[in-house]
Amino acid sequence: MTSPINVAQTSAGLSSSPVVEVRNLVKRYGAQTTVSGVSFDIVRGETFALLGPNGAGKSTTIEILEGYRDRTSGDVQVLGVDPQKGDLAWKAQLGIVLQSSAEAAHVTVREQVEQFAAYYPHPRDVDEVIAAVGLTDQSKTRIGKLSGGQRRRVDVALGVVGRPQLLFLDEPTTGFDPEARRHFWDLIRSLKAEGTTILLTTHYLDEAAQLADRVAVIAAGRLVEIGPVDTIGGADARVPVVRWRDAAGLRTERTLEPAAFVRALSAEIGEEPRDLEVIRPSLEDVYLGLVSAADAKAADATSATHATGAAHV
Ligand SMILES: Nc1ncnc2c1ncn2[C@@H]1O[C@H](COP(=O)(O)OP(=O)(O)OP(=O)(O)O)[C@@H](O)[C@H]1O
Repeated sequence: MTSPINVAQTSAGLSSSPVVEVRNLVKRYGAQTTVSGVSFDIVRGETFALLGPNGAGKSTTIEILEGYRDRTSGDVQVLGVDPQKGDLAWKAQLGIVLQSSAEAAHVTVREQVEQFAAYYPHPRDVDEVIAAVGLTDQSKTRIGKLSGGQRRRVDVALGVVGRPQLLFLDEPTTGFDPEARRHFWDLIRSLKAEGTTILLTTHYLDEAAQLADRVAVIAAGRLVEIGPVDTIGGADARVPVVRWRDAAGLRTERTLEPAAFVRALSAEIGEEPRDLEVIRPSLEDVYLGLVSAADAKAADATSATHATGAAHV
């Protein structure tokens, strides 16, 4: 991937008008509740990451917003329209990169992107899009001959070629090599600078930290936490950790004043602490803490239910 899409450099900025409004969203498959009362808004120009373990309900939520799945209950508005009633003009404002896609294997990259561009009223330049996803050298290659990561880049090209107002990216960089992932981030930043609203799911927490303004964590269909990337999880989850080694082995200390702690430690032992590190919890650390707390809560609720059930026997 080489050149991000060339866009006007004036940042559209974030406004408070919601592009996506979700209230008490519920989705059931038979007896299984996959999405359980989820509510959130996404404002214009925002990049919003939906995070959660496998099976948490992220794709189900996104597919409901895209109009691909009907909800069981709750209110959903996407660009002011209920997705269950969205018409073609509404769909033309969305860009969608699904988790799995089925491009035609026998057409070339350029033919496929060109064909998609023709569906939209104001498409981007096809060659510019192909360059932005780093496939210029493969533009005449049949899609069936591309690697998995290259096919994923075609998916991304198809998602952005229609110049969407709202872009859905469901695990967009799965299969990308590290360099391709960084180029993809540049592409997303340029779309964001243009004012595109983006809803992203990813299992790469560094990707969410790099791209998202806000993240929401869902676990077992419930919204566990929502907020700006640098405050999610609360202050307590972000206390720095000082790590060093002494005769007793690896030592750790959580402290809000790591510099003062290290000064005192060095003075006490009379030398530089061995293998010294000051670690600020990453989004991944915070996320893992939130998900394990949610798991523990769910396990408690299950054992309480069983206990109540047992008491009635
Ligand atoms: N059509 C369906 N019929 C029945 N159950 C389904 C259907 N689609 C999804 N599910 C179930 O709903 C749950 C949530 O799935 P979903 O794909 O939304 O999770 P996810 O958070 O996107 O997971 P992943 O990170 O693995 O993509 C899973 O238990 C899944 O098996």
